[in-house]
Amino acid sequence: MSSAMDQTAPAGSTTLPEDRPRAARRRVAVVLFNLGGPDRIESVRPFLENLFRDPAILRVPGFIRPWLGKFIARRRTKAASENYAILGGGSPLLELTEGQARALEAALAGETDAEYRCFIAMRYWHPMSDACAAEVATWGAEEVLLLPLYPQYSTTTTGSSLAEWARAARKAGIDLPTTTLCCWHSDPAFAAATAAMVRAAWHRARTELPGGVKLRILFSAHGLPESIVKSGDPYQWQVEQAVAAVVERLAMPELDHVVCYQSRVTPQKWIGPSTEDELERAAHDKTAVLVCPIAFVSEHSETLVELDVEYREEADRLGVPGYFRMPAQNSDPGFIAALRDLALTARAGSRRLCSFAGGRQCPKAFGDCPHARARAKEMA
Ligand SMILES: C=CC1=C(C)c2cc3[nH]c(cc4nc(cc5[nH]c(cc1n2)c(C)c5CCC(=O)O)C(CCC(=O)O)=C4C)c(C)c3C=C
Ligand SMILES: [Fe+2]
Ligand SMILES: [Fe+2]
Repeated sequence: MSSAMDQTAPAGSTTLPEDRPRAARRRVAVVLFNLGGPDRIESVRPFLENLFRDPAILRVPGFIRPWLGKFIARRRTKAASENYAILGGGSPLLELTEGQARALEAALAGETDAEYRCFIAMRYWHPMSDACAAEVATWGAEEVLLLPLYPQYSTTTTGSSLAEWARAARKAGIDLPTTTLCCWHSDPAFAAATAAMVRAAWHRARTELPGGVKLRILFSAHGLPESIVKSGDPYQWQVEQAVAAVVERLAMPELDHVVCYQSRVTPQKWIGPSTEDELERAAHDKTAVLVCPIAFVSEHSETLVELDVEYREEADRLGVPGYFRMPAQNSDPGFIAALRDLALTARAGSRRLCSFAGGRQCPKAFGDCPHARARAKEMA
């Protein structure tokens, strides 16, 4: 069995736009961050140990964390392993992120001023930041663009990943101009691409449903412990903003929709309403549901098992008259085009607003987000 801290080769794409003179173009490493998932059943426990030893996730005094983290990981291993077994023994997240990396590289290949290469840094399973930073250095990057694949900023996801990157980059001796993207939850192109996917899923659902049955959209996001939100984490507010941006673009008058939260994994109070409670309400209202993931841009266990198996079964059991699920973005062309534009505008330092804590707008540039940097420093 591999240990929790094993490092294996990262999976950055190797596509090079050979048709342009390399020397003329600045080498920009685009680092894509995601959470990571176990590659096989034996990796589930060390993956969970990595996750629960993160101070951004387990907010208890440092001296208890290693012990408590191991304890929680051990307790969670069975349930998580059962989920990954349904997926053939591991998470598809890395493969899908590699697909996004290749698609984004292709979308950026036409740029004349820079040569972009995408790298992947997962937070809790390979390839992790240390291996990724080594690859970035070996490639000879002259500039770095950090792009968390989390549309909404949370201290538990983007914040934690950026802090880990800062540590790994220091260790690898990377001291390069760095642009950090965060808080792209309401980016117009991202909202438009997501709205197009919602609309397609809505039409599919409507054609399958009998005429008189009402349909409600459940915008389902990963939950967070309420205490983390109360301590200033902007995630919930940004989820609401993301949904508002998508709904505005849907322009469907009197659309029945709600924001709800899934994937509760600890006994504390988590933000709500929970997706499960919304299934009960839908059953009570004799209304079918279209579940649209709003905080995940790739399929993984929480979409493919929690949404597609567990909640679907629960909906059936409760008598919800129809259950549909919008796919995650993965390498959807509209989504990749939005990421490309985000990367380019961030690099150009365009002054698009970034939104951060509880209802406040970040007065600074959208790209090089001062909040993200401050948080990374705080966590380092
Ligand atoms: C206290 C625990 C957790 C918090 C807070 C949390 C926040 C959070 N997570 C994601 C996205 C993902 N989570 C994934 C897996 C996963 N997350 C937790 C715990 C917390 N997440 C656990 C224990 C696990 C492992 C799976 C399980 O045991 O159920 C994944 C990857 C899963 C995969 O299949 O690869 C993602 C992606 C977000 C967006 C978020 C808060 C904003
Ligand atoms: Fe999670
Ligand atoms: Fe910000």
